[in-house]
Amino acid sequence: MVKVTVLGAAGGIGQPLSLMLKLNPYISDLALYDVVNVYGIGTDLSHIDTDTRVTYHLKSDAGDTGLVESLKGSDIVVIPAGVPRKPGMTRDDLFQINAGISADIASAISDTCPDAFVLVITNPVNSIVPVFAETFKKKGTFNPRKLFGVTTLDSVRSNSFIAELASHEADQAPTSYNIRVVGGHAGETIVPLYSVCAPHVYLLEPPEKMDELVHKVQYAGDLVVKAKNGGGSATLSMAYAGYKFLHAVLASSTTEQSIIESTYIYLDDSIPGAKETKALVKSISGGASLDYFAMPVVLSKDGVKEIKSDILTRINDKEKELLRISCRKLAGNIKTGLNFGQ
Ligand SMILES: NC(=O)C1=CN([C@@H]2O[C@H](COP(=O)(O)OP(=O)(O)OC[C@H]3O[C@@H](n4cnc5c(N)ncnc54)[C@H](O)[C@@H]3O)[C@@H](O)[C@H]2O)C=CC1
Ligand SMILES: O=C([O-])CC(=O)C(=O)O
Repeated sequence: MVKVTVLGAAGGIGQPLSLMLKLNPYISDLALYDVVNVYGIGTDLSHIDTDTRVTYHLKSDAGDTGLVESLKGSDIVVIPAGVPRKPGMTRDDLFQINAGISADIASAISDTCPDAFVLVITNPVNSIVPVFAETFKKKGTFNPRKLFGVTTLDSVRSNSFIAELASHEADQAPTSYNIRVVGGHAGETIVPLYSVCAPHVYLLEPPEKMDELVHKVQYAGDLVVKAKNGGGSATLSMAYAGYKFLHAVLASSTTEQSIIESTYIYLDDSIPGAKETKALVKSISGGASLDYFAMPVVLSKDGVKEIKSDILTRINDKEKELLRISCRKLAGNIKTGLNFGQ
């Protein structure tokens, strides 16, 4: 029996994500919440003849019983609630409005299902995850092992884009790649680690081709925003990525499997690999002290079991340079979230 709650379920990401969750036989209850249109989406989904029970909840009164009902007994809460970008905007431009929404949501989660896994999709992820953490800390419910910024789309894109460029047929399947991405989820904070992947990736020659590939991964969100021309940002690929990450959390929490996924987390000293990660980030970046960072982590039923810090000992000089740039930007993004949260 697993209950999943989607907050922002009527949106561009929320709808296809909810559809995929309705098809998952391991999810017994799916609760949909939004401030608009959720009755229609919920009614529609509830007609699908899979066993997952669907409930839907609209923002209600001042105490928002709709939100509370959607969260009651939830094991996993996934959050694509908030506003997306339009052309000409950065993710940071979304901060003020999305931080307010996120703080309210975090507070309701603390009060209603404090032990749930919390998967944050809302942008800017680099700053919004600290807003969640600070709200949980104030309420005394912060569990750093169970709060995740969803950065899976960066890995998904890294896999797709390298496959498109492969010259040998055998290397042209995106599913044959598993590229780890570290840092954050915005422009230069996104650092795909092509040099240390298993299975091994043959780096493109000349090196400028590799630079172009990395740039495409870092700015892939902008490509979608531009192509949608005012119609929002990535929704379908994000719904897929959100589902992929949620599935990993679900599988690792309901079985003994240890699954590794990259995700943006608080580097709490109690988590094996956190101190090592902070020390490596500090030495590579030339002194940055970052408490939040996207890293490959081992997932378990209790959340993050270990951070795979060793990956940072194997990266090449180019990736070290990318990491230095990432850390400078990330420090500011984290501060923005902390200032709001505190
Ligand atoms: N982490 C990532 O890799 C990605 C993150 N995103 C972010 O995901 C967020 C959602 O994007 P879309 O689904 O395209 O936007 P959307 O506007 O289509 O949907 C957002 C939904 O959130 C709802 N909402 C607004 N305030 C709410 C509240 N207080 N409580 C519950 N629901 C609320 C809206 O009514 C709407 O249905 C954006 O911030 C976007 O930037 C988008 C793509 C990738
Ligand atoms: O670019 C955006 O605003 C949405 C997003 O995070 C992405 O597509 O990576």
